[in-house]
Amino acid sequence: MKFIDQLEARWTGSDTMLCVGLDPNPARLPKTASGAAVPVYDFCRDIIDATADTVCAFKPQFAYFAAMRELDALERLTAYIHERHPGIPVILDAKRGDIGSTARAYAVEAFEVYGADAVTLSPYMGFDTVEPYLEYEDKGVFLLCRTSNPGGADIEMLQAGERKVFEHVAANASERWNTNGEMGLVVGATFPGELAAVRRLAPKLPFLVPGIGAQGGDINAAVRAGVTSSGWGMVINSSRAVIYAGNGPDFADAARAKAIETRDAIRAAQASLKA
Ligand SMILES: O=C(O)c1cc(=O)[nH]c(=O)n1[C@@H]1O[C@H](COP(=O)(O)O)[C@@H](O)[C@H]1O
Repeated sequence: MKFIDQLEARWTGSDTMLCVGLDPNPARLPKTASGAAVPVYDFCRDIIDATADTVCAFKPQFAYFAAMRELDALERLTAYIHERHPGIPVILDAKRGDIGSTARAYAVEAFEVYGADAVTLSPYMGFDTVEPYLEYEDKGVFLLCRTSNPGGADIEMLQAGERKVFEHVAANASERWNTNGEMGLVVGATFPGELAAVRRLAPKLPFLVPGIGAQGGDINAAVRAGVTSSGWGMVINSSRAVIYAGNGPDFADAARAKAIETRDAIRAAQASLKA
């Protein structure tokens, strides 16, 4: 099944635009009753099981697993999601970007080794660095467009001809670069004005929207700025606020409660637009 079809089925079928980000950090892993840190695989698996019915996607962040030498856990977790929670797409947040021949190896890594359904990419080396991923017809790519971090403005907001850099990325992704119909954009919830500008340039593309929760982005403003005319179109990510909602043996219950609260806040924002 195509990535975009999976996403749409989750949006409308499960009534959720929440994405839970899996960013396991050794300093923040919860403790078991005996005081030992919960192993990374078990931690993520329990978060996945506790939140699966609340999400439209999971987004593991590659660097956290790599930094802990836990790439085997990443591979097993992606397989686990597909097996136990079929229909929930996995977006591998790897932010790759390299010349075509190397990009081809990164695409194999993301889609064949880790079994991801979509991957985040940097577009700044140009279309030939994105093309190898598009050869995978059923897989999605999210290009960094207007990122959630303060320094995102350093390059993305520069004027380049009649448009800013991030607007060029949005227009290209919406038009000539979207050759397999599976392209999306990363647009932070922290800049709702630019989120709205990107939506005008890319009316139909799915947006991966990080920046709510720990980064303080406003859910109502983001939903208002980012939904498509059909009222969906967003994969709104929260990582730390959900996965570290608790730090004891009940961490999965705490994560579930936070995920439900966040999903419901997103639903309420969508409903207020229809009212
Ligand atoms: O591509 C991303 O996922 C991403 C893009 C961006 O502009 N900002 C951003 O925070 N992210 C990622 O989204 C997650 C945000 O985590 P929290 O701030 O804990 O919700 C992290 O995994 C970031 O690497």
